[in-house]
This record gives sequence, C-alpha cells and structure tokens, in this order.
Amino acid sequence: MPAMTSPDGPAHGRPAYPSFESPRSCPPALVAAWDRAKGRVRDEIGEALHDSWIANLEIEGAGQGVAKLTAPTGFIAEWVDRYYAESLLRALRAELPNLQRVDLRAAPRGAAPEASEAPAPRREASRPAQAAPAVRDALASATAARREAEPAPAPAPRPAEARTAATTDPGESPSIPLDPRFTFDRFVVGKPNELAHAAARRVAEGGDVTFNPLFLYSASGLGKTHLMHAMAWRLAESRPEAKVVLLTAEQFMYRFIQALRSKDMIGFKQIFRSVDVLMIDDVQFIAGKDSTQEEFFHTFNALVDQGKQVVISGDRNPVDMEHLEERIRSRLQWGLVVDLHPTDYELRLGILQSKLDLLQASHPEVVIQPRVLEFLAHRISSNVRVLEGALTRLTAFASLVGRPVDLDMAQECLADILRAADRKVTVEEIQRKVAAHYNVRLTDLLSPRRARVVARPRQVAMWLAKTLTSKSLPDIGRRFGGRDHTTVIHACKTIEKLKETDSQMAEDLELLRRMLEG
Ligand SMILES: Nc1ncnc2c1ncn2[C@@H]1O[C@H](COP(=O)(O)OP(=O)(O)OP(=O)(O)O)[C@@H](O)[C@H]1O
Repeated sequence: MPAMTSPDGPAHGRPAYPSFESPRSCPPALVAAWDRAKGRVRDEIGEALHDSWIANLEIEGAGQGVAKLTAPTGFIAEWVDRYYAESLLRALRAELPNLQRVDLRAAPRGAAPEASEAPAPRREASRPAQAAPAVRDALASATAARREAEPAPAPAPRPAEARTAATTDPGESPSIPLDPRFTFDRFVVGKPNELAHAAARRVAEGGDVTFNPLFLYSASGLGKTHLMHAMAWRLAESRPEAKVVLLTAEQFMYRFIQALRSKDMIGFKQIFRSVDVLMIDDVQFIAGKDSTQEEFFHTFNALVDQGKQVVISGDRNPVDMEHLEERIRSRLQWGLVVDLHPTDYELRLGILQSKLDLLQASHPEVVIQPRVLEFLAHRISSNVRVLEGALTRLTAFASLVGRPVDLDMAQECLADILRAADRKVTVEEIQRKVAAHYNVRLTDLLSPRRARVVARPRQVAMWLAKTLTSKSLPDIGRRFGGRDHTTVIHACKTIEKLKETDSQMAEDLELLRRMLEG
C-alpha cells in the first residue's frame, strides 16, 4: 500500500500554508487549493474515476507538512490510499510545496458538518481506515488473498485514455474527440428518452434534413452528450464524406475569442460555415455572452440557409433561456425541440444492467447481486451520472474482494452517495438556515425591506437557491416575497463577485453550503 509521503524527506521551516483545526474554519484559499489539486488528479485519472473516489474527499486542514483529508467512508479511504495516494500527494504538492504527507481518514459516521466536530481517531496513511463491518470483513479477506496474488485489480475503464482513441477529423477540424463509450448501441432506450433517441437516430442516419435544428434538452446527466456523440459516430458511417463538427458552446466561444485575438475572423467563419453538420453541446453556456451569441446566430443562420444540419443541446427549452437573445430563442424553435425526461425505474435498471454487462465482459470476476442493481435503481433517481458513479465504485469493490457484492456491502460502500441522493435541499430550508446564520428574521428575509442587514442575507439565500436547487429564476423570485427574476439575477451576480473579493463572504457561503448539503 503506498504511503502518502514525500520522497524528499521532511522539509524544514514553516509550511507555506495556514494551519487550522476544524473544517468550519477551513480558509477559502486552502479549499481553493484543494479544488485545484483535485482538478489535477481528474486530468490524470479521468472524470469517472475522479468522481467515484476523489470528488467527495474533503480537506480538513494543512500544517506541519501534513494535509488532512477525510473520506466519506472507510472503504473509500482504503481504496484511495491504495490506488491514488501518490497522485494525491503530487497534485497537492503543486499547491503546498512543503507538503510531506497526506493524512487520510474516514469521516465520522453520520456526523453532520454543523455538529461540533470531535476529531475522529486519525489513521496513519499506511494503515487501513475504519471501514464498516460488512466492508471491513470483505476487505480483510481480500487483503489476505492479495498478499498471495498481487497485482491489484483493474477497477474500471479510464475514459480519459479512451477518449484519445477516436476523433472524426483530427486535422483542421475544431471537433472534440468522440467518446467511444457514447454510441447508439450503448444508449439504453426507455419511455422517458425514446422520442429524443428516435429523432437523434433519424438525423444521424443521413438522408434529407428533416428537423433543423434538432434541439435536445434535459436536466443534467440524462444523456444529451451521449446522444450527440452517438450521432457523430453514426454520421461518420452513414455520411463519411460529410464534415461533422461537434463541440461544446464553451469551446465555440474560446475559438471565437481566439480568432478575435489573432484577427482571424475570416478563418473562423470559413471553418464553421463550411461544415455539413454542426453540433453544439450545452448551448446555455453562451447565453448572456453578447458577441459570442451574435456570432453563433450568424453561423447558425448561414448553415440552416444552406440546408446544413444543426444539432444543439441545452439544459432547458429554448423558450426558458432567459439570457439568450430573443431572435436566437425563436430560431432555435424552428426545428424539432425534444426533451429527455427524468428516468423511470425500468430505464435506470436497464442502464445499470447494460453497464454492468459491459464491465463484466472485461472483468468477469466482478459479480454484483441483481438485488443490488434494483436497490440502486430505486434509490438513485436524479442523474444517470451518479448511478454510474455508484456502479463504478461497486465494481471496483467487487473486483477487490473477489466475491459477489450483496446489499449490505453495497449500502456501506455507497453510504455517502446514498445519503446525497436522499437529500434534496429546498428553498425554504435555505431561507431558514441563512436567516439563522445572519441572525435576521425569516419574515424580514421575505419582506420588501431593503436595509443592507437584510438585503445581503437575502441575496446570499437567492444565490444558494440558484446553486443548490433546480428551481428556475422566476420560481426563486416568487419564493422570496414575489420578487422578479431580474432581482434574483442581480443577487446572484453580486454574490458571485463578492465571493471572489471578500474572504468572509467566501467562508460564509462554503459553510452554509456544507450545512445544507449535509
Ligand atoms: N439512456 C442511457 N443509456 C446509457 N447511458 C446513459 C443513458 N443516459 C445517460 N447515460 C450515461 O450517463 C452519463 C451522463 O450522460 P450525459 O453526459 O450524456 O448527460 P448530459 O445530459 O449531457 O448531462 P449534462 O447536462 O450534465 O452535460 C454518461 O456516462 C452516459 O453514458
């Protein structure tokens, strides 16, 4: 098991970062450094593995050459220690140059962040964390078996590696690499997504342009990007001569800015206006970005006028994209607008089964009892990405322990994911917590009062509602004493700015977020 220790031996002098005791007082600068370190680990190991193992680790403090991290469960602490210790140390040392060691422990079970934190027994990096009983037993026998049979199991596919494998046009094209996992074959169809799937297939099979543009929308993690990639893969077969460009709206914007900087707008227009199929993912990103919107509008019109296919995805119906220019909004509705509905139980179970079958093709040792899949399909209903993350973790666990994963093990192993899935933050809860935190009355928070002592907490609460719930801006406005959505936008912008410039505000927001998310 890798010990999280610097190869350079102990450093001398004071650490170049603040030390502190509890997560509550974790300075925003350290939290930001930790976020950047996690970003580095994500680049190294890929998004899926990062989301399964690293994303939920929290930094508690740093000082004396040691960074203290907590994992939501003992199993995660054990796994991270075994497989990602060196990556973590490397990534953190880029932020904290004097760092010698990472100290990882399991967070105390069931401890809410706002409760006073009695420090849990700290583990040495080289000793296993305290796992819950079913997991601990399984790990104990696995550890014994592993002594005889290193190397360790291969946990899950690494999308970051896979992604480099294929691209529609690696030359001049601005297209992003296509993800080999995102094909029609691997897209499970059920009632909630059958229309979107059928429309995507129709466009990708070639032939006459029927829906132009095709606009796909849904909440996060329901398969829009998967469908866009699947279309690009299929178009490469059905119309190999066609120039297909798929990129995110953010990448479109960066290309546009680059072209402006290098004074090469002609080159930019030539590239984007000569494509046969243009696919833009996450179009909501350019809403409110005036010149990018403008350029997007012209590109869009030029292509549609030439009879070229345009496919766009977004997080909501174009009608509801408040910051998108009116003329763009209405043009986006000219073709077919189709949404992917939230998944139902059958679809979730189908997706889990299909992903597990795929994994078992390369890892036949992975056995997960069918009841476990049913349990997951029941409990995790919001986002397929979260469901996949749970399965990735379970398959890693199954391949480590070498025996079928049953319900007990699954529940312990996924305790944090299940807790988060159960937890739905409400606007009312946010209002109550914010009022208590700033010591103002709830009725004042919802009243027309504009005095700063009330107005600022109100803005904080609006920002939290926008960040932590899926409520629309008008809905949030209504819940704050019938305010207009422009007031909510103004509040969010103000708090975003303060978050960058006012460390007390950044700390308040972080604390409130932790309290609310549990
Ligand atoms: N019907 C499905 N069949 C198989 N996999 C699916 C399905 N729906 C979603 N997924 C998987 O869920 C994960 C998230 O999907 P995807 O990235 O396409 O979501 P999205 O709607 O684009 O999310 P976001 O809005 O956050 O970008 C992907 O790994 C994808 O393969």
